[in-house]
Amino acid sequence: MATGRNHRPATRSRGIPEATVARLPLYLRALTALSERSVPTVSSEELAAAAGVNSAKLRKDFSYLGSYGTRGVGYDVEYLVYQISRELGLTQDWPVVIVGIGNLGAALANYGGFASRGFRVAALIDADPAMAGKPVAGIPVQHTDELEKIINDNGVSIGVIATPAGAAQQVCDRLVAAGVTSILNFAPTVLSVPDGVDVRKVDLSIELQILAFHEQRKAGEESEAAAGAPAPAATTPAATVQTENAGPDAAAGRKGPDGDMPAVMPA
Ligand SMILES: NC(=O)c1ccc[n+]([C@@H]2O[C@H](COP(=O)([O-])OP(=O)(O)OC[C@H]3O[C@@H](n4cnc5c(N)ncnc54)[C@H](O)[C@@H]3O)[C@@H](O)[C@H]2O)c1
Repeated sequence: MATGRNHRPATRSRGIPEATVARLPLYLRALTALSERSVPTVSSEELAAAAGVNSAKLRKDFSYLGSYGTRGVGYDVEYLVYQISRELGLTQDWPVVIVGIGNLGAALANYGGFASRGFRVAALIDADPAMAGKPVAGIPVQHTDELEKIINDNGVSIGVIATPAGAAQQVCDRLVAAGVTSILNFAPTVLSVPDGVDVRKVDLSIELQILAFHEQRKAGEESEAAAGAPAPAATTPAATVQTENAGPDAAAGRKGPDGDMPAVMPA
C-alpha cells in the first residue's frame, strides 16, 4: 500500500530489518503477558509459540537486539520487555492526536491499551462545531480550527485519522504541515505524504475479505472431498489462515513478517 512518496528502505539505520521490527510488537505482547503473570524466564520455543512466530526466526530477531538468552534458562522476561520497548521507542511517552471523533474515533479514545503501551491521547479533534468541548473518554473534543496549535503545543508527532474517507487527505495534509511525521489511517483511502512521513493503514474489512477468501477455499475443498475427488496437497503454513495479522499478501500466498502480514499495513 505504499503511496510511492513514502517509500522506505528495507532496513532501518540501526540495521534491524523491517520484518524483524514488524515482529517486535508480537514478542512484546507475549512477553508483557508473561510479565503480568510474574514469569521470570522463557525459552525461545515457548516465546515463539506465544508470539505465533517460528523459534529460529525469533532467535535471529533477538540477535539483532544483542539478546541471546542463557542456555538451559532462556530469556529474562523483564529485560527483554525493556529491550524491545526501548528498540520500539516505547520507553518514552508519545502524545497522539485522534482526528474524527465519531463511532471509531470515540472507540479509539476509550481504548485503555494505548496509555499502557506508551501512547498518550493528547487531544481529540473534530470538524463538527457541535462536538467542541464535549468530553469523550474524559477528554474534551477540540475543533479542527485548533489543529495546528494543538500539534504545536503538545509536540505531537503521531496522528490518527478516523474521519470519513473524503476528508482524510486534507486532514493528513494539515497534520503533516503542522509537524506530524507518523500517521495511522483508518479511513478507507490511500494517503499521499511527503518523504519522511510514515503512514500505516488499518482496514478491518480487508482482513475480513481475506478470511472470506479462505472460508470459500475451505468450503471448496470440503465439497471436493465429499465428491470423492483426490485430496488436495497438504495445506502449507503459508496458506493456513493465521488467527490474526493476515493481510493481502497472505491471500496472495506471500509471506509477511512470519508467514503473515500485520493487520496494520504500510499505507
Ligand atoms: N479501518 C477500519 O477497519 C475501519 C473501521 C470502521 C470505520 N472505518 C473508517 O473510519 C472512519 C470513521 O468512521 P466512523 O464510523 O467513526 O464515522 P462517523 O461518521 O461516526 O465519524 C466521523 C467523524 O469525523 C468527523 N469529521 C468529518 N470531517 C472531518 C474533518 N475534515 N476533520 C475532522 N473531523 C472530521 C465527523 O464530524 C465525525 O464526528 C470512516 O472513514 C470509516 O470508513 C475504518
